[in-house]
Amino acid sequence: MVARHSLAQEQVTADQMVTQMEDTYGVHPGQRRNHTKGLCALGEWVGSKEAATYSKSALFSGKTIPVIARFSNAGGFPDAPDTAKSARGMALEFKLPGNKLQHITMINTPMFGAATPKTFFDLLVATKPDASTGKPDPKKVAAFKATHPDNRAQAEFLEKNNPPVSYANSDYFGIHTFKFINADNKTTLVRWKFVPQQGEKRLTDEQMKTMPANFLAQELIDRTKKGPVRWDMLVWIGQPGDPEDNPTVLWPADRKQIKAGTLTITSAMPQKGAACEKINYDPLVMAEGIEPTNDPILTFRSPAYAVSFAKRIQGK
Ligand code: HEM
Repeated sequence: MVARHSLAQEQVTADQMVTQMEDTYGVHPGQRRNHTKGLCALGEWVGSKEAATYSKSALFSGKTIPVIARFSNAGGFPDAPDTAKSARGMALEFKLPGNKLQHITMINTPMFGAATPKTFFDLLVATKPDASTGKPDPKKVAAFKATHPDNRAQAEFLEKNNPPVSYANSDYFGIHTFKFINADNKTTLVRWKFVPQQGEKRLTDEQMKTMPANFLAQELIDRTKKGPVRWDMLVWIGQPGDPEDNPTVLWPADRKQIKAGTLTITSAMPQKGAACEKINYDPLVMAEGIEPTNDPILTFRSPAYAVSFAKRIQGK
C-alpha cells in the first residue's frame, strides 16, 4: 500500500496537475483552478453527543460553531452550465474555539473518479476541449476510459444521476476514509455524508434540456432568504479491513451509521468579495480528534490546493 502511494506521488506533481487544469480549462486570473464556478454561504453547526464518543474534536462539543461555506460546480470553467453532468461541491470551514479550524470539502458523488492522482491527471488531459469542436474528443475520452477502470464507478454514477435542482437538494460525500480519535485515544475509521433535510431532488430529463445555464447560485440566495437550509451529517463506522486508501471503492452498505450533527445554512451570496472567496478549503486542515488516512488522493489534494490558492491570491 505504502509503495503504491509513493509511486502515485512520483508520477505527477501538484504543479503539473494545476498546470494541466489551466491547459484544459484555461486560466481565469484570481480564480480557483478547479470548482471555479460557485458561491459563498454562511451558517452554523451543532455536533452530536454520539459522535463525541468516537472523536474528541471540538466539532462534537454540542456548542454552536460558525461555518463559512462554499457551493460549487466541478471543473475549471467559470461558466460551466448548471445542467452539466459533473459533480457539485460543498466546502465547509468550521471556526472552532481557540482560533482552530476544521475543513470538510465534499462532492455529491459517493465515490471519486480516480484512485491515484495520475488517473485524475489523465482525465484532465483526455477531457481538454478540442480546438475545432470546443468539446472533448470522444476518441480520447474512450481511450481514457478503457485504460482507467478506477474512473468507471464515478463516471457511471454521474451518467445515471442527473444533477440536483438546487445545491440545497443534494447529498455531499466526504468520500475519503478518515480517522476519529476519541478521549481515550481510540481510533475509529469513518466515512461520512451530509444529507439534505429538504430531500434530494434531481433535474428531470426534460429540465436538463430547458433549464438555463445559471440557476443554482441565485436559487440558493433566494431560498436562504426564505429560511434556513439544513443537512444532517451521517457517519459510517468502519470495521477492520474496510478499504482506507481507495476513494473509488465504497464500504459494504451495512456499516453502522450515526448522526454526527446538523449544518444550518442561513444566507448565501456571490463569491466575489465574500468570506469564502479567499479561503483555501484544503481538506487536511483538521483539528484534534480527526485525522487523515494514507489515501493517495487525500494527501495529494493539500499541495494541489496550495498551488491553486497561491496563484489566485496573487491575482494570477
Ligand atoms: C487528485 C485529486 C484532486 C485534485 C488534484 C483536486 C484539485 C483541486 C483544486 C486545485 C481546487 C481549487 C483549490 C483552490 O484554489 O482553493 C479544488 C477545489 C475543490 N475540490 Fe478538489 N481536487 C481533487 C480531489 C477532490 C475530491 C476527492 C473532492 C471531494 C471529496 C474534491 C472536492 C473539491 C471541492 C468541493 C472544491 C471546491 C472548494 C472550494 O469551494 O473552495 N476534490 N480541487
